[in-house]
Amino acid sequence: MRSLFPLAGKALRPHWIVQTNYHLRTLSFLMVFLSMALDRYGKGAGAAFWTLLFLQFVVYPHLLYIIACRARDSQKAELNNLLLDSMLIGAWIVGLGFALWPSFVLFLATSLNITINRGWLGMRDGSLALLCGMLLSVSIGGFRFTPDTGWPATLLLMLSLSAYLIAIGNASNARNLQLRTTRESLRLGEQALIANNEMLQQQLAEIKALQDQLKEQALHDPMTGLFNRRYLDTIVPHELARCERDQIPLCLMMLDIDYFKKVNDTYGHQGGDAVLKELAALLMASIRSSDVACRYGGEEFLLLLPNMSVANALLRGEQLRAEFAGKTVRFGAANINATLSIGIACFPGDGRSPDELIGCADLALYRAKAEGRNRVVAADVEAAPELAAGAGMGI
Ligand SMILES: Nc1nc2c(ncn2[C@@H]2O[C@H](COP(=O)(O)OP(=O)(O)OP(=O)(O)O)[C@@H](O)[C@H]2O)c(=O)[nH]1
Repeated sequence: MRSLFPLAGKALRPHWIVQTNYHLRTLSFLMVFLSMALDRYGKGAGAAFWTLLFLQFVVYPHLLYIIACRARDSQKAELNNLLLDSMLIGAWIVGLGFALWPSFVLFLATSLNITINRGWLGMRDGSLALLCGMLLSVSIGGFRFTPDTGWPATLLLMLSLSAYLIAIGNASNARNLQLRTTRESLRLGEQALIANNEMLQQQLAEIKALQDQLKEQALHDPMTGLFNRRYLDTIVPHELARCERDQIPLCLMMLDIDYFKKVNDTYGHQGGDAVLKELAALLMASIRSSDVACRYGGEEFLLLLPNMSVANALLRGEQLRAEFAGKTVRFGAANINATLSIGIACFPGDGRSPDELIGCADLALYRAKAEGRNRVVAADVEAAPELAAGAGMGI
């Protein structure tokens, strides 16, 4: 059997209002068609009447559906269709000679539909359109008043109206259910989104913590906890630039444990590690907040001392040397003693670039080793007598 709604849901996907109205309009107009046909059959209605009746109440709903589907904005097109409904119903009310039951049913159905879809303003516009249709019909066909309709047609019209109202109620209910389902799925979607967002925030926090940890690890020596050479390479140029800008000195102190290979050979690598950790702890305890202590290589350490003169650096180096020499590192049952050699180079006297300064500090350290180890040597040889004399500089 062919469907009453041959075009429903085909090809184009119109707004749901178009789809609902297509069903309602097709059904209700068909019922009106049958009622009017029942009423007018055998009463001498001409071919023009039957053609118009068929076009209006059977073909017209499908035409409107096609128009709405093809429109760029199907919802807007359907709302305009409702006005066309009103105008044509106005024309039919006049054309049917104000037949009471058909007029009542047609007027109520179109007014109800336009109010549901467009509210009070729609009702106002619909009434105006209805009036226009009536005037147009009067101007073309003149005015007649034949209010009576036979009881079978009236009964069918009553049934039609009832069916139409029930269909509208059902459509509203379906819409309500759909809205409730949509709202529920939106609520669930929102909850899932919130949960995902919280998870994402947590993951981001974990990633951030891991990044911080990685950054920390990338810049520190894992065994001693001091900064590593990579950090030194980035901080020395900055500190040099700052000291140059502020016109203050900066000293580099390079420290190397004497005969460390022998320590390793005697107490093992772990014994050597214990000595390295002890020296790192000593350096950490002795530096100011502005100083940077770094493990430069295997058993080589470097202190970056901003705003410190050569003389003060020599005094500080001497203190460190003496303190380390007096320390005994306990490793198991063994007591390990070691000494330090220290080389010092200072900005601006010994160099202005990181490479120059590190090179000079290294050279001074080499001299400290060459001169017998367990001593402090400045790259600027003339600074040493100053130290011997105390030079009146506090640390
Ligand atoms: N225990 C330990 N030893 C290390 C580490 N890194 C380097 N070394 C050792 O440090 C020693 C350095 O030896 P050398 O460069 O010959 O110098 P030295 O024996 O200290 O002699 P001088 O520097 O000339 O006084 C080597 O034996 C390395 O294996 C480390 O992390 N732990």
